[in-house]
Amino acid sequence: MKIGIVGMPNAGKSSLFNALTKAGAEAANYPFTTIEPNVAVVPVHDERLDQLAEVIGASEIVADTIDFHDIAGLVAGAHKGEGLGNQFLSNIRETDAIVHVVRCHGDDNVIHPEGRVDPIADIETIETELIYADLEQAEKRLERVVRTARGGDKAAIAERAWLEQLIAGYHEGKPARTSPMPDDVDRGQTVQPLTAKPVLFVANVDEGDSVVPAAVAQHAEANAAKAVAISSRIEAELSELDDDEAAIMREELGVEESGLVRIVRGAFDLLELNTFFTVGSGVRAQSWHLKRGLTVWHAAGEIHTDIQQGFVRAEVVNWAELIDAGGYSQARDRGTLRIEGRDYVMQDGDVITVKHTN
Ligand SMILES: Nc1ncnc2c1ncn2[C@@H]1O[C@H](COP(=O)(O)OP(=O)(O)OP(=O)(O)O)[C@@H](O)[C@H]1O
Ligand SMILES: [Mg+2]
Repeated sequence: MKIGIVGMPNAGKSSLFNALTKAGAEAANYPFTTIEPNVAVVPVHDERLDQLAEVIGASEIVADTIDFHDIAGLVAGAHKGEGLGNQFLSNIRETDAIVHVVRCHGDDNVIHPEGRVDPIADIETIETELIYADLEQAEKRLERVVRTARGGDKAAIAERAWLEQLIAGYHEGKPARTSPMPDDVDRGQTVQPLTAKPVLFVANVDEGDSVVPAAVAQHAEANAAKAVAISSRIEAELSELDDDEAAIMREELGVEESGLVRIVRGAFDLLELNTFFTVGSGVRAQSWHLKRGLTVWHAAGEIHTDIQQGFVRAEVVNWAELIDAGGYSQARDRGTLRIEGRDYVMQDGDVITVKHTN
């Protein structure tokens, strides 16, 4: 899963990225510090996995990961190739979701590219660039689809209606997220708007704050997005400390939970993902993610395509029930471990063992 961190120059993207990774990407008080997109692979910490590993006696723990991409600051005119425009847009295109960092802090030492702090204006600058890029694409696609639709092709007629709706929305500043693609449109053929990607706004607030400014929260709500508040700089500083020191400093600052935990959780929500586990005695305990509503057959495919191709059946047990029983055979005796076929819809926290022929 890939998440792109976007925002205005100097908004606090690299600081957040550093906090996420301690990767040490350069965070400096100077616009356009980030030229190449940096990628960080961030493990998703999950208590449940640790407990499962211990009870079952796994040899090691392999946590699910999210790839965060630190994308350089987007400026007005990016869609026309201004700043590092086109490069930004193509970097964003490759991601599954967007974390949009918005400067909300009032530290005068940090230069703002427009010389003022206005979170909504900044959000709109970024969104306008993405919408322009989407508009251009949608108009081009519409020209072609209009011709196919004239021939009476059903998918083309549905696509034409959707594209017209998108274009009308773009003119009003509405992201594609607010007009989801109808089922009868051929997903593989049509446009993939940047503004259809799920967005998590990160309000980069002053040290000690933990509330999303009302205007940002309202904007998120009105645009089918979510929002969390963190201080990028504090999170970056905390990530340099060891866990005990960080906990003490958090307490002093009154920031209870790691902002990063909130971001990772926000990302799971955003992408509508469930977690599932595989664990065995003397082998790895591993956590995985899967889109909500998908089946154990899809889950098998996440583990390995060979396992999916040779799928016979799966043993499924809820993580807490497995721990409560104390092991697989006890869970089987209790009847909490079930045999399921390929159409079983995965639930968050399922532990699976796939029986396969390969
Ligand atoms: N919440 C905050 N309060 C005060 N200063 C902050 C906060 N967050 C970040 N900063 C400071 O703002 C400056 C810019 O941060 P950063 O380099 O992370 O921005 P960026 O969005 O990556 O910029 P660029 O677009 O140039 O890559 C840094 O000096 C950083 O320490
Ligand atoms: Mg940067």
